Amino acid sequence: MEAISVSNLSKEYASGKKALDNLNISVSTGEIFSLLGPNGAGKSTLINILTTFLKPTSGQVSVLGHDVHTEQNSIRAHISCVAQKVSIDNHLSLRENMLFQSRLYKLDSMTANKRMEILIAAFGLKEYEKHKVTAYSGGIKRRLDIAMSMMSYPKILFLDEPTVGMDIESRKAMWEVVKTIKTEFGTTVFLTTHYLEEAEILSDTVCIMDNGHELVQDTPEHLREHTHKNIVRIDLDNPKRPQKLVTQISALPFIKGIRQEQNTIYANTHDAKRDFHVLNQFLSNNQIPYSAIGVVTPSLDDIFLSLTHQNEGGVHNANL
Ligand SMILES: Nc1ncnc2c1ncn2[C@@H]1O[C@H](COP(=O)(O)OP(=O)(O)OP(=O)(O)O)[C@@H](O)[C@H]1O
Repeated sequence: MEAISVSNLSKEYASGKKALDNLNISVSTGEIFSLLGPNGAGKSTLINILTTFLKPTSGQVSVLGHDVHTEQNSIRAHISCVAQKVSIDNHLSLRENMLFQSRLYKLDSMTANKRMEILIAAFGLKEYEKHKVTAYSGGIKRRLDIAMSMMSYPKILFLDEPTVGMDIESRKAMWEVVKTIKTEFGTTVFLTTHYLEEAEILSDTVCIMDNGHELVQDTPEHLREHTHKNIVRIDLDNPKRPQKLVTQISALPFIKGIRQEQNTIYANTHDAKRDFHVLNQFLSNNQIPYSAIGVVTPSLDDIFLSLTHQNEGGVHNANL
């Protein structure tokens, strides 16, 4: 069953900016759905429409079977949205924050207390109860914020960049929380992220969008097949001028695109098995020292770059 269905959705702001342009997506009940896209792709606009804060200009949007144009209250009753800015009250304790939230949802005290205990346990928050909320790290504050949003037991939880700015340990802890929301609470999770690794690890479905419309929507596994394993990876031995080398390799006729991460080059070729030998020869002929060369499965980064033509994280001349 579909939790969210979006057909031919467009949104034009009063300024004339078309933030969404004939967008189509489908989110299944109970899945973790990740929305990826460069800045300005239209992700926030889409979330604001799905959570009924913004009206579409045209198109059909249904959330839990309810129309966003006409059944906003029915939708709001069954969704929660966690924004990037945490909404906890530093003057209240962990439990007080959760109970305060339950009052907004008009839960009776028995239900509220029961849910609070379940969520504290499920989200690993027990050990933080004795500390002041002001002393919490950003990661724990965010975990509490999500626990508060879960007090209503929403059918869909929207998470806007849940791990932005976190260190890797906190990010991993958050991934466990998101998985728990799906497995233990059966909640559909719709999240936006800039971390491709996060989308790959967490998602049942990934949607990459740019310029207001979807470029691709599929499972991470299928998305990787999309580029047909035509990536050759070269690990260089401390190159003196990696940029020059990247330019040289890019100029080879069979190279469709190239991406560089520190001492590693990822080259997208027409036929990796054949072109791998030519590249190997090229490196030898030019006496370029390298420690390894091989054909690799493309990562979600490669696919993202290939589709959006973005330059991110030390990536050069991405046109994979
Ligand atoms: N209220 C507004 N009025 C006019 N244009 C807007 C408004 N809000 C967003 N936009 C524009 O619409 C486009 C999509 O913006 P949106 O915030 O939805 O993108 P995004 O994918 O969420 O970007 P980011 O990752 O940077 O948050 C951008 O060009 C943005 O400048």
